[in-house]
Amino acid sequence: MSSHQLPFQRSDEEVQASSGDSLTIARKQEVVQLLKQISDRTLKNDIISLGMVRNLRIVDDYIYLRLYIGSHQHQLETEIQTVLSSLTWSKKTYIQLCTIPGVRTTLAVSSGKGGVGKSTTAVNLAAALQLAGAKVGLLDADVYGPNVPQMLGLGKSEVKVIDTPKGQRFVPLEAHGIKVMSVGLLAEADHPLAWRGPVLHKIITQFIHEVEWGELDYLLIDLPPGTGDAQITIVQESPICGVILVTTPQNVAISDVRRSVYMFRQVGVPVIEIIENMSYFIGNGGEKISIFGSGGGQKLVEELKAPLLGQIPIDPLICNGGDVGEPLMLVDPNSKASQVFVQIAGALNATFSGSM
Ligand SMILES: Nc1ncnc2c1ncn2[C@@H]1O[C@H](COP(=O)(O)OP(=O)(O)OP(=O)(O)O)[C@@H](O)[C@H]1O
Repeated sequence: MSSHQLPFQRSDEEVQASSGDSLTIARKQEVVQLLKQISDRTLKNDIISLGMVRNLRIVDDYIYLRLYIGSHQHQLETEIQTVLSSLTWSKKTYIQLCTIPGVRTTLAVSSGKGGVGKSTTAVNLAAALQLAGAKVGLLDADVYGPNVPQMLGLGKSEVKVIDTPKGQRFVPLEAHGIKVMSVGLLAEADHPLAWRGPVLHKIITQFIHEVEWGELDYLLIDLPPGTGDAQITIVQESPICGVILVTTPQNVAISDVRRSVYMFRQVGVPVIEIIENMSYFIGNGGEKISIFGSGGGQKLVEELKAPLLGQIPIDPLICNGGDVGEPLMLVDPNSKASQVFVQIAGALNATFSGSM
């Protein structure tokens, strides 16, 4: 199966609109134009279109911005300072670096609603990337239903905390060669995670910044379903460079996904691909049977201009693998569903390979 590079580009809507008085707006546009001259070598696009610059503000004669980058992209900070030093009105540029130490590429796996197979996709995609030779971490940030530990056979494991020069850090667990951290590992088994407001925000922020991942090529973040506070906090707090959105073929799923895509665009993070799960069932004669209807994923692609990268069939072994902690990708790498995960991993590697 051939791997193709993902069309990694933010639409105009995704580039944040300007606000403020006319001088500030003009200056902001001037800054944006200069920043557009800076390209990321791997993704072959400018740092504005890639959503790496967020919270750009001009206050008096000072420029403030947040730079969301991978651990291998620190030179971008110097490039920004150099390019903005040509502005005669600017006294100084303050850049807040937003990285996860050791992590090169951070991707979010999201869904418009629950139960569509988001965690299943995150787990199997992590396994496919790992089998392709990447160092992979999986952060289960699904505060409402953290299933990743069970899906990887880590249900009753305890998380260790270590002291580091930068303070205390969680040590990720390891399963099948994948480093794993989950909110579920911090909660009592079978108890609902009823975190709200500031507590939720604090826990999520801790999760993103206080895990000792070591060196990773990819960190996949399994987001909670939907578009609430928790999702927005995670996306805003982390250097997510793209979102993988999981959906199902039913037409009713479309409005949920639409909401998600607009939420990500509002916070300035591109949706790089849509995966349709439970697309069809393979009959005894090898024929494809559409159980939940068809065409939902394709409609979204046309409407939202995001590529549909994979269609994962319904496979009872996926379900079983999730229950016993053995992802299908590892149990039966030749199954049709596993091949789709391999194909998606290939496309991600083709896109981010320069960063590996
Ligand atoms: N392609 C598939 N074939 C068969 N079963 C599947 C498939 N994808 C997911 N499942 C099963 O569907 C159930 C829901 O999947 P999963 O937990 O991954 O969904 P989710 O979107 O992460 O849910 P939530 O985040 O709301 O808890 C699981 O039992 C899983 O094993």
